[in-house]
Amino acid sequence: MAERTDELARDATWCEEEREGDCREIRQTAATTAVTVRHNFESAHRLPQLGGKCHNLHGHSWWVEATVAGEAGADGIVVEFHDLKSYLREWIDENLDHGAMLGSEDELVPALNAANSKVFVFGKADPSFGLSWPTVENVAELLSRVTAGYLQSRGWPGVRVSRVVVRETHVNAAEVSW
Ligand SMILES: Nc1nc2c(c(=O)[nH]1)N=C([C@H](O)[C@H](O)COP(=O)(O)OP(=O)(O)OP(=O)(O)O)CN2
Repeated sequence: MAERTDELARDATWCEEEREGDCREIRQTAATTAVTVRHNFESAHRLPQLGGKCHNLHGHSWWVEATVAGEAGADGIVVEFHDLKSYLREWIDENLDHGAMLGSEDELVPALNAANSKVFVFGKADPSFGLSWPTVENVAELLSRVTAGYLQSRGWPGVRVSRVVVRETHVNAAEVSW
């Protein structure tokens, strides 16, 4: 990625020094295109560290918007929509949908596990390592890591996660962006 940024910076400098006509082609090859997919899932969470009503186990209809950016290839695409969506949907449906998201220190974790009820525990292991509680911010960070893992596994050259937005209600959202 660092190499690519350097390349763009070199192109920009070159552009400033050359005639307008020569620059047009360079600008086109340096263009970045962003591609966005959406998915939703139903999940409970609770944030006992915040106190108040967030202490209660409660559910939301979550919406995720994942944006990846890069240069479109010779086939005219940055990443294939269906491929990206299938990967994200499968991961979300398997790990989060119709389950509960809890922090690793949450005393409800053993109880839900004992009841064989689906629970995704934040903060213990990849891809949520270091994200202690299932806040909207941390769900957005988690899903950006999942999206980054997808790009890595597919080996799309020069494509990166540029933005992930997660909404837990119509009025509450968090965004991570680069
Ligand atoms: N920065 C964050 N603040 C809060 C989060 C969070 O994830 N990040 N989460 C909560 C609670 O979990 C709760 O679900 C939302 O709280 P709140 O907006 O206060 O509750 P309502 O959805 O009922 O909001 P109204 O607009 O008043 O209906 C709290 N804070």
